[in-house]
Amino acid sequence: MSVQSRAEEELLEKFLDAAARGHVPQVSSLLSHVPSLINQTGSSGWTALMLAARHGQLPVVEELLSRGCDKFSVNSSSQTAYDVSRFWGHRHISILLGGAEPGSLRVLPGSDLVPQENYFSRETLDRLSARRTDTEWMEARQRDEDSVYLLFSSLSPMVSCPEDQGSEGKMKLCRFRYEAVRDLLQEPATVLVFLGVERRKKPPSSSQTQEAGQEPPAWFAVGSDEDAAELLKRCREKSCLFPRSPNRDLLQLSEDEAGVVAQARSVLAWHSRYAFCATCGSSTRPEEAGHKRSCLDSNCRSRRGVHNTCYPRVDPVVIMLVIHPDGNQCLLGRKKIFPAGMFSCLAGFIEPGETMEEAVRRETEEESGVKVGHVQYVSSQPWPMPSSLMLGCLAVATTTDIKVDENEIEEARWFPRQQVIDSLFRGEAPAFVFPPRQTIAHQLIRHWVGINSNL
Ligand SMILES: NC(=O)c1ccc[n+]([C@@H]2O[C@H](COP(=O)([O-])OP(=O)(O)OC[C@H]3O[C@@H](n4cnc5c(N)ncnc54)[C@H](O)[C@@H]3O)[C@@H](O)[C@H]2O)c1
Ligand SMILES: [Mg+2]
Ligand SMILES: [Mg+2]
Ligand SMILES: [Mg+2]
Ligand SMILES: [Zn+2]
Repeated sequence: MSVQSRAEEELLEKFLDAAARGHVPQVSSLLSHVPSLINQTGSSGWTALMLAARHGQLPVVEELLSRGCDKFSVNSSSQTAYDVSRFWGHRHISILLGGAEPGSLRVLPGSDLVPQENYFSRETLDRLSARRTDTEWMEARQRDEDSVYLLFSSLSPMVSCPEDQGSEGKMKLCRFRYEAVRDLLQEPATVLVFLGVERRKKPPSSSQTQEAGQEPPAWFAVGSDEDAAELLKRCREKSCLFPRSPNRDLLQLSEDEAGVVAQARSVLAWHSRYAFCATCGSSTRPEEAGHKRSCLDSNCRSRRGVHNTCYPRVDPVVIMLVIHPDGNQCLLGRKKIFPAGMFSCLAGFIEPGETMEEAVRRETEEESGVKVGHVQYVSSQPWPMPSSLMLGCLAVATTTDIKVDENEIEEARWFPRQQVIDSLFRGEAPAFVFPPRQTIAHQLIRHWVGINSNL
């Protein structure tokens, strides 16, 4: 070994040691002299970020991130620094690296994992379901000048989309005041849905001059059958539009607005499909601030007792990442309609009288021929296309031969863990394309990659 490379190696080990010990001044000074140290791995195959994450050195992690280190590089066991911090229980670091919010308590076994928040899941409004039958309160909220109205045409919300569109979160919901939609609310075909009131960031303190009983702004969704071009005239901004392809376009909203749209779109879709009573075929009309439809025939059976035909429907769907019995491969499939190269988790509607676990086993076997044993629930996602609830699971295969159901799936394959990691984090000529990060399929795959068996 040359004198120079030995000196370089010693410098690297000194740097990694400083990161592991939490010595921020030494880490910064070495990086100022030799910036290339930042992503280098030492004899253990670990970077400074991984070592800092292993030993809970939060200030070093912050310093490395501020200098732009690569948080996605993996060690020889395919773990990122995030995985390492999670495994060793350094929650502040895993929150920083994983971008999730703090707050989960160690109440249930296994609840030390950072809870997954999926797109379309964020609840920014308090639904106040008990208020839906309080017509006086509801009418006052409708006329309140602070109330927010969202306009929908053919189940698409009106959004503004500035010139530099394309980047996520740039698409914004157009918000209207009562005066701007007042005439529309008189139209017989208009459907109004109360979505909830804004959640207060913190409870008003007694010292605040908050008027007693003052309510936070209420939000409503308005479904209109007026011509879309006419509706757009209500907006002063030129860049407003109704997205044509909800499956793709609604993924451009911020997390906050996506959560509101998930509720609004599913309820409006239900109204548009249940104009007639499922029991007797008579017309129905909206009630309870848009959360119920009642049959207009007073003799109808649906008017006696409680019937689920009168309430918005939700369709449960299982979505599963099936793991090979060797623990190091996962099963992904592609439908013909997917973009080129994209593979995703298998999924399917739960059938009546079926458990979530059985639906995972049945759909996996139907679609791929693979048999599944153990099933573990991970997280869920409302999917307003129009009203699915995705129940995300990991499942362990007991057989490995693949025989696809060609009606539904074009191809299914076992993908090695390393190939998944490379496609997810490296991005250059990936073996396959992931579904977008807003899908629970994407999040399930990430979740599996982050599980450690061999740290
Ligand atoms: N967010 C995500 O990551 C993600 C990923 C995959 C699928 N999905 C959603 O999950 C849904 C179900 O997945 P799938 O299509 O593979 O299901 P699937 O495998 O059960 O096959 C769909 C077929 O099931 C039948 N079906 C049974 N119940 C149905 C119901 N309530 N509504 C409509 N069709 C019903 C229809 O014949 C339909 O063609 C899809 O519609 C899709 O929107 C979401
Ligand atoms: Mg399916
Ligand atoms: Mg099915
Ligand atoms: Mg199926
Ligand atoms: Zn009826």
